[in-house]
Amino acid sequence: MSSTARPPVDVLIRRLDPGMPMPAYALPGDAGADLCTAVDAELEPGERAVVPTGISIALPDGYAAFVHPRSGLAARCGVALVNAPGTVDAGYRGEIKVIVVNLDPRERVSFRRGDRIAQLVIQQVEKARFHEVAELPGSARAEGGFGSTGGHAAV
Ligand SMILES: O=c1ccn([C@H]2C[C@H](O)[C@@H](COP(=O)(O)OP(=O)(O)OP(=O)(O)O)O2)c(=O)[nH]1
Ligand SMILES: [Mg+2]
Repeated sequence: MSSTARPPVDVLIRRLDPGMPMPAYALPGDAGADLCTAVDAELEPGERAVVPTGISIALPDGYAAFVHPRSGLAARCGVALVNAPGTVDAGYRGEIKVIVVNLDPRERVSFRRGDRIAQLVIQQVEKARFHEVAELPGSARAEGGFGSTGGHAAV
């Protein structure tokens, strides 16, 4: 059977901290490449932190990278990303950082340098041209939002 998969896009990685691993896909079909923390970190319940990964990247034009949470950390420890998904612009050359929060009401969470803390999803993104108009074209949904199709109270 021939593969319909597109060839992978080339992303340049600079290791600001040579001891840190490259971002890596854990399994061949994975969408997210794991990012590791470059520092030990401890979060009390409700505490958040900006965690360095020790890497910076250069994406081709027309791409962005999105910093997504890891589901295992969320399910086991209540670790979320405050800004999920974080957006890494194609032009950003600074260190990728992960804004983690411990949502567990009771347990402290500890990370050791090198632990996988988030995952990076690389995607093509559209660039829009914005056109101001007096009226927008009609649609079935019109201005209905926030539960307007039923199931819970409309706002
Ligand atoms: O989880 C994230 C999100 C963003 N960034 C970096 C890459 C991104 O290109 C830059 C700016 O992010 P964003 O545009 O989301 O933040 P902002 O508050 O709008 O800052 P700016 O005014 O610099 O655009 O910060 C990260 O390292 N991790
Ligand atoms: Mg911005």
